[in-house]
Amino acid sequence: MAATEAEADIHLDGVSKRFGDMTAVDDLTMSIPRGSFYAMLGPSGCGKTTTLRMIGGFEDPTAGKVYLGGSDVTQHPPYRRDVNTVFQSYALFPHLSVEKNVAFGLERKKVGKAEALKRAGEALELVQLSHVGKRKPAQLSGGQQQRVALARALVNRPRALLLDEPLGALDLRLRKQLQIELKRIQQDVGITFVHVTHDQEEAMSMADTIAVMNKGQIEQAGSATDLYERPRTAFVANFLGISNLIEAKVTGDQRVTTHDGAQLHAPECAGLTGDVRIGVRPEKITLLPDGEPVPDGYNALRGKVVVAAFLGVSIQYVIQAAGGEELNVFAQNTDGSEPEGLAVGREVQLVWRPEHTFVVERG
Ligand SMILES: Nc1ncnc2c1ncn2[C@@H]1O[C@H](COP(=O)(O)OP(=O)(O)OP(=O)(O)O)[C@@H](O)[C@H]1O
Repeated sequence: MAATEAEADIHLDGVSKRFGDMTAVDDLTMSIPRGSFYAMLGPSGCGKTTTLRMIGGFEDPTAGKVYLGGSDVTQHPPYRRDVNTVFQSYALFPHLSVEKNVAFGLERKKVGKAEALKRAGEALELVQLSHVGKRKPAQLSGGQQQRVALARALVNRPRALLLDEPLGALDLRLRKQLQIELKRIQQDVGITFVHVTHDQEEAMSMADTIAVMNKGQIEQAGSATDLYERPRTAFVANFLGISNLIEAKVTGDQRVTTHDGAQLHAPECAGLTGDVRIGVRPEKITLLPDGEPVPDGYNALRGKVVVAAFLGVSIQYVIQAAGGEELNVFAQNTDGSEPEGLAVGREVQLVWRPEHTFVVERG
């Protein structure tokens, strides 16, 4: 293994999982650094849970190897892997008190009763639930129950915590609250968290690294900013927010020409030739009424306003570009009235800085 792989807390090497004819995970190689908050993000059925289950030992890979802390654990059952999993359903014991639920795993591992309760108390403190240790799970809210499940998973101080949509059963408000909470806990305990979710906002708000999965493979992994500002595939661009994709041809160094003949500066196209698809995020575009001068050095496309939707602080425009694509633009609603030159039906110019142009397909 390369040095970075040896340092990785969790490393998958060419891992595949097939169920009959169905390939759920397809030759996946990934390294998760120690102490990081790593989110696996993707649509339903892309293989996130199966990947997590193979890290936890609940599923055997059809091919490939799983390493924890540099050791090959591919053949190890779950209980011999130094990781714990938190599931969407909390699975707490209803007849045991909260602190006994948390201490349960330790007592089974032959940690003395007093020591187990002390450690359970510390784990409950970490999730800010010290005051409910004597209650039964049914006397807690859903969010509190999930925090107890978290305390239970942290109590034996695993190398890593695997979280499978742990907030999926909670309502939106609680989910937002617990996202911040989870991030804080991860920073406090400093262990690796691997978090499976299909919610891009959830992944972006918590993770140091996000791996976007599609059809059993990782399409792209990086920080939230990386993925948002420089998505490398149309799938990633569309999965993380709204993107505008435009067909173009490379016609010079860092220069592309769109179908309607507009010449754009695209620094990311350096060294590329042929057909490409470039993109720009809606909030990076400014709309100018037809005929207004384009600032020096900006890219510009022509289009016509199809929809102008007032959303309070912002206005969302849909523009039919001269090249045929429908493009979204988010503009600040500064004076509270519809700018006359940008009304529905008007010819407009879409302008943006060249460095906000990304490329999703290379010719
Ligand atoms: N035990 C199994 N037997 C057969 N097929 C399975 C099994 N487990 C998963 N699959 C299939 O493998 C694919 C990947 O499933 P997986 O649960 O890993 O996806 P996911 O990205 O976690 O989706 P979700 O967000 O819906 O849980 C799916 O098509 C699923 O139907």
